[in-house]
Amino acid sequence: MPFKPLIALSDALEQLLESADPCLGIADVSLGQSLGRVLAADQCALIDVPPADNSAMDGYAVRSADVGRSLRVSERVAAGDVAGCLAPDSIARIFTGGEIPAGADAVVMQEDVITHGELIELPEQIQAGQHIRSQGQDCKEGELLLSRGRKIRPQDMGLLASQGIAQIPVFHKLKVALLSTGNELREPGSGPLPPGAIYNSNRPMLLGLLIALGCDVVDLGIVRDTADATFNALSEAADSADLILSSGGVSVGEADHVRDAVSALGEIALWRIAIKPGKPFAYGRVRSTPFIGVPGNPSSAFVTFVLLARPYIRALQGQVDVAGDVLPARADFSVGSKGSRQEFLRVTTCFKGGEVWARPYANQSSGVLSSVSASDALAIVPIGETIEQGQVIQFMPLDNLLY
Ligand SMILES: Nc1nc2c(c(=O)[nH]1)N[C@H]1C(S)=C(S)[C@@H](COP(=O)(O)OP(=O)(O)OC[C@H]3O[C@@H](n4cnc5c(N)ncnc54)[C@H](O)[C@@H]3O)O[C@H]1N2
Ligand code: MOO
Repeated sequence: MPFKPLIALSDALEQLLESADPCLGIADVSLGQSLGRVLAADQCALIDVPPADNSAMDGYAVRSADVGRSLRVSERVAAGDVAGCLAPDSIARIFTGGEIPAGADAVVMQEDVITHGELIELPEQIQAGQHIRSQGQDCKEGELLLSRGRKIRPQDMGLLASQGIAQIPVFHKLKVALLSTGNELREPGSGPLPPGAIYNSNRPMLLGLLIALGCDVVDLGIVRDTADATFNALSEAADSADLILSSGGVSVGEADHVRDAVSALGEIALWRIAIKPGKPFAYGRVRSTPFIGVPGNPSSAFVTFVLLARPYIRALQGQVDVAGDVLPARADFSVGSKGSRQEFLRVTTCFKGGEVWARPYANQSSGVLSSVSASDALAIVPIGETIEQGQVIQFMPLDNLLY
């Protein structure tokens, strides 16, 4: 029986994201444990930062009207001191971070004064407000700092700490059950390969991709290519995780049992996407647990993970911004029009003559994992398009697709 037409990547992505139900629980974590977690509630500023006007320089806090005068130092304010009131006809010695004494309206850098014993001669030009960091210039009490759905980065941890916030509400980690299907697979470390076998490279690669996305992984190991083993493994996976991710067994061969087992236990909602590599990508559910099946070919597994599984996982995690960046580059290659699938070439990018250029790895076979390891981006070849050397194309940097 002929298959239905291949599904466009954009349609598949839309369907995936529409069906992503972010149903994770919420827990408070300490700021120190919050890296990579997804914020479950908006965070607003509790206080002004800085809490008072302070000096941006080591020097003197002055009245700007006192330009050119020679004045005595009446006070010394370092960071952490409580500033008083600037006495008339005087200046205050001040250090970076020190609070501006009441009455002073500018700071003069120590390099810009002339010292005559106890008297300090001020320069002829002083701007009111110069070198003063005003109260609330960083954050104003009440303003929105970080929105719900934001993945916490180190700089966000610093920002929240600047507010005195020690605990934040985050979504629980997404628990993903990981399966590798294939009789031929052996684990690295299990000894030399017997005839017909290969090492399981998808398992650590997918494990790494999941960990980088902040998931907890339930690693269910290798599943043999039988209908029973596949059925039982998927059934166990559905009970132990929020999402099932399997590799291999989604194509049309007699040893490809995954789709049948998923259909028997639930449904296949998406299968066969118009992309190269990665056509046999499958999505559905096993009972009520969502299921993603990436193809066994290692490059196909990687590419479908970053293009389809990653945005879906980010949506399940409660993230708002799920898409990867698409940027322009010039093609350091030419390819002819090749049929019915959007291609994702594994490329290396470099900066030449003020522009980014993308050059493909020589062997783009979906079984060649070196093509992914050696590359730093995916260059997009639209369906049916011919690309000429030097033409502007679109590419997706891999670094942005790994977290
Ligand atoms: N008659 C057809 N055959 C194939 C089609 C098709 O449309 N018609 N599609 C091809 C495409 S495209 C792909 S991609 C593959 C995907 O097949 P499966 O997802 O069923 O994957 P397997 O058959 O299990 O394995 C494919 C290939 O990858 C190797 N593999 C599998 N798992 C791992 C692993 N964990 N680590 C390393 N390598 C792995 C496996 O040994 C096979 O060589 O189907 C095409 N066939
Ligand atoms: O889609 Mo397959 O990944 O072309 O080899």
